[in-house]
Amino acid sequence: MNELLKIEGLTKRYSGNLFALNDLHLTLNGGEIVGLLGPNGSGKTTLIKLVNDCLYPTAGTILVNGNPLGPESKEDIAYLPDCTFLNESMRVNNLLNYYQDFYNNFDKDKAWNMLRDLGINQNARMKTLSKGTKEKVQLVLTMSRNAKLYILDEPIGGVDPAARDYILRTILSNYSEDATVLISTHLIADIENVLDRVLFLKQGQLVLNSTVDEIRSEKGKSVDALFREVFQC
Ligand SMILES: Nc1ncnc2c1ncn2[C@@H]1O[C@H](COP(=O)(O)OP(=O)(O)OP(=O)(O)O)[C@@H](O)[C@H]1O
Repeated sequence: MNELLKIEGLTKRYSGNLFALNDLHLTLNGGEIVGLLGPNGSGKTTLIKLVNDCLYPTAGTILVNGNPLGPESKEDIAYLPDCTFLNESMRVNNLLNYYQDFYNNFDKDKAWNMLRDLGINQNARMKTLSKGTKEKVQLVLTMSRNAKLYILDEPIGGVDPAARDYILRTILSNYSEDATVLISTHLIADIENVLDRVLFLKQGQLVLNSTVDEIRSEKGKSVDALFREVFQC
């Protein structure tokens, strides 16, 4: 098994004494869809930003496909942040060209087909699209890269339930077998059928790293039910 992501002793302390992540160890191999789950403030986005080199860790190491963070890891990771990051005045088709110029592994035909299936007008400017449609465009751009590790921070939060199903199918059918998809979401019931593995984060620490099959067979519960039990307020 190839170690796509290897994290050791990862710690992030923001200003003050708050540890958003505390001595986190995690190894992810290729070929899995992994749910990164945890209550508000548990450290999911902090972890994702650290792996994407958007934050500097207080301590610890991160290797992506054997390499420290840098140009190779940026090529290997396709990252969908939890906020709008595209230039609002650009048209969708300009964004496709922009991605093609920027990323060697961007597949423009794949993006075009997904946009067509979702009924998104390629000539539209981003600022004229609804919030959910903007999210779909961002997800299409991200999933159209032939990356090794896809990291999606809340990819379906603003998307209507019918489109969620298409998007989940899109995620499933658009990653190669040896790639891994790490998805952070609160919509566990919507997503758990596509997950192979789940990670539970609690106050910056990994409290569960288990396959969905293990959870169902050993605990006799859905991931959603287990989450509600573990994180009951
Ligand atoms: N820039 C920052 N400065 C100081 N503290 C921060 C900053 N960003 C996040 N935090 C704190 O770090 C902790 C983890 O936050 P993070 O955003 O990683 O959680 P999360 O699991 O993604 O939450 P949510 O599900 O609400 O998006 C929280 O206590 C948060 O208040």
